[in-house]
Amino acid sequence: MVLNPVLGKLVSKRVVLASASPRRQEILTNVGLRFEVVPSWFKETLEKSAFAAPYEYAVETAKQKALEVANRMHVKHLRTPDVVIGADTIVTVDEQILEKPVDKQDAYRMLSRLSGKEHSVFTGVAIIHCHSKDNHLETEITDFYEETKVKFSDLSEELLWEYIHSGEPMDKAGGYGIQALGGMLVEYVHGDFLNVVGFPLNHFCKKLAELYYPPPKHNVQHKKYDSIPSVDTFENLSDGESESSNFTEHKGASKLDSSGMCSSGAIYKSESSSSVRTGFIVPLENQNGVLKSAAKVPSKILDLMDGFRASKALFVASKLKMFDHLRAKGPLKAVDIANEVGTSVCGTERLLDACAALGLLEKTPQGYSNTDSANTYLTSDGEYSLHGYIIHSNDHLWPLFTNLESAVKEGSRQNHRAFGKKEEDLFKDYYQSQEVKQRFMAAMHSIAHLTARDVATAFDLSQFKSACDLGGCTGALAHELVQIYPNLKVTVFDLPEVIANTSYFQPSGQHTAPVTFVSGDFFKDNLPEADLYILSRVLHDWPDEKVHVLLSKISAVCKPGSALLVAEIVLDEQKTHPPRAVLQSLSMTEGKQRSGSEYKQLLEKYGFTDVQIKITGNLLDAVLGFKENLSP
Ligand SMILES: O=c1[nH]cc([C@@H]2O[C@H](COP(=O)(O)OP(=O)(O)OP(=O)(O)O)[C@@H](O)[C@H]2O)c(=O)[nH]1
Repeated sequence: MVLNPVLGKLVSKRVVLASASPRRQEILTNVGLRFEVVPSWFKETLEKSAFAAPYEYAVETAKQKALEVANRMHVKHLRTPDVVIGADTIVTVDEQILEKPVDKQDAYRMLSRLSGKEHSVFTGVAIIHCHSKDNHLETEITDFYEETKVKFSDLSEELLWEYIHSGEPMDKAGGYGIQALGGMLVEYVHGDFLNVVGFPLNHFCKKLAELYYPPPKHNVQHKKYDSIPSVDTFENLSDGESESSNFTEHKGASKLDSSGMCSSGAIYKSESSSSVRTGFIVPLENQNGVLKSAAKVPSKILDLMDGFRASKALFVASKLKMFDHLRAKGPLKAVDIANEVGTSVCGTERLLDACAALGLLEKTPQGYSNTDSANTYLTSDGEYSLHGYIIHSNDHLWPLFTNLESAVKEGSRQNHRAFGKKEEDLFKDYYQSQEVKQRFMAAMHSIAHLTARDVATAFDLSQFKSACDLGGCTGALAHELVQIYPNLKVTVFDLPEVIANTSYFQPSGQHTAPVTFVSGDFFKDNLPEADLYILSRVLHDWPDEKVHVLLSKISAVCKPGSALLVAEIVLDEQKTHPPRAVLQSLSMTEGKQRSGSEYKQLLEKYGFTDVQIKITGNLLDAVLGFKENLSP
C-alpha cells in the first residue's frame, strides 16, 4: 500500500508516543504504527504571552513534552528510544488560547466563547530522534504545527449544560470532542479533522517523508540547510525508492544534552504552516567514503514474523481476564493485576507492556488501563465482546495451526496431532463436553453479534414475514433481525445440545418480539416453514456432498418468492482476498471458502435467481437469492 513506506520507516525503531491522549494513540494505532506509550510529565505551564503566535506555544509545549520523556527514559530507565513523538492541541478564539477546562465552569466559559463563531485549532507536534553517545543523550528535533478552522453553531444555555454534564469536555482542548457528542455543535470544519481530534496525521506523514525520503543528493547539495524541500504527497513513495533513507544526521538540527537544553544553536526557519527545524539527511557512507543505500526494512515481513507473539499476548491477557480486571478497577499497576489474577509480577508486567505496545492498553504513571477498544471488544462481557472467539482461537485454533506443516504435507486437518483425538471424537466433544460446547458457542456468538447488524441490513428484508436461521446457534443474528424488522418472526434452528444452552446468551431487557428456538438437525429433520432461510457461517464448513443435501432441502421447502440469505466471507475472484478467509482455509476443514461468482453459481444451481452479493466491510458478507417465481 502506497502509504506504508512512510510509517514503515519507523518499524524497526523504538518509537515512543509521549502522550496520555487516547485519541492520539488511536489515530496512530489505526494506521499500523507500533509504539510504546510513555505519557509526559511536563506541566503545560509555559508563559503564553512569551510567544509571538499561539502555534509557537503549542509547538514548544509539544517539544517539551517529548523531551521530558526522552530524558526520563534515557536517564531513569536507561532505555534510549529512537523516536519520541509529542503533541499539544490548543484552541484559539479572540486571540485567547484555550486548553483543557479545569472544571465545569471553565468548560462553560470556553464553550460559550466558541458559540456561533469560527475558531482555530492548532496542534503542535515534535518528532525527536534520540541517540545515546558516551552515555549522553543527543536529540534531533523536527517540529511543525497544523491549523484547522472550526465553526460552532449558536449554542443555547440548555444545550451547553447538557453537553458539559455529559463529561465529554473535560479532557479536551477547548472543552469539546469533535469526534463524539461535540461533533453536533460544529457547523463546519476547514482543514484536517484529525488535527482537531489531537493529531495531524497527514502533516505528520509528510514530515516523515521529508525526513526519510530526502530529495536526490545533487538537489540536496545545492540547497541551503534551513529549508527542507516540501513533500506535498507521499503517494508515490515506496520502500524501493529510498536512496538514502537512514535518518543519520541532521545538520542544523538542534542537539540537546540529557538535561533537555539546547547545546547548539538551531537553524530554524518558519514555513507557512510549519517551522522546520531540521537540516538535511546525509546518506550513510562506508569506510571508503562511498555512498551506500540503507537496508530496506521489510516491514510487512517483520510484522508477520512477530504476528504470533502479538496473537499469543492478546490470547493470554484475555484468558487471564486482564481486560475485565482493568475495566473494573483500572488504572492498575502490574503488581495489583498479578495479585488479582495470580500470576508473577515480572511476567505480568511484560505482558501488560506488550499489550500497551500493541495499542490494547494505555500505560500512565498511575498504571495500566483499557483502551476504548479493549473495553468494547476484549472484556468478556463488552458490548461487542470477541472474548469467546479469542479463547476459541487460543484453545482450539492455535494447537491446530501449530501443526500446519503436517496439515499442508498431508492435506488434512490435524485434530489427532493437536488434541490426540480423531475428527469424530472431537466433534462429539462439541456436543458432550459442557466446557467445550460453551467455549464454541461463545466463539460463534462473538462473531455473530459483531456482524449481525451488517448482515441484517445488507439487503432490505422488510418484505419477509418469517425467517429461519439454520444453525443460528445463540440467536445473535435473529435478535438483530427482529430489532430491525419488527414485523419479522425469526426461528433459530439448531441441534438440541445447542438450543439447550442458549439461555445464557439472550439479551436482557429488550422490548422486541421474541425469537423462537427450535431444535433439530438441518441435514436430517424437517425445516421450519419460513419466507427467508438464513445460513450464516455454515456453508464454508461442509464438504460438497453435505452442502448439496442442505441446499436441496432448503430449495425444496422454499416457496416461489421466498429467499435464501447466506452470510459468509466472500472471496475475490482470485481467491486471495480477504486474507482472513484465505487463512481460515488453512484449518483444513472439509469445506471451503468461495468467491462471489461461486456463491452465485451455487445458489443458482439450487433454483435461486437474482442472486445479489453485498460486501459489508465487516467480518461477514451477504449473498441473497430468490426462489424462482414460477408463475409470471
Ligand atoms: O475535538 C477534540 N479536541 C481535542 C481533543 C483532545 O484534547 C486533548 C488536548 O490536550 P493536550 O494536547 O494537552 O493532550 P493531553 O490529552 O493532555 O495528552 P498529553 O499527554 O499529550 O499532554 C487531546 O487529548 C485531544 O485528543 C479531542 O479528543 N477532541
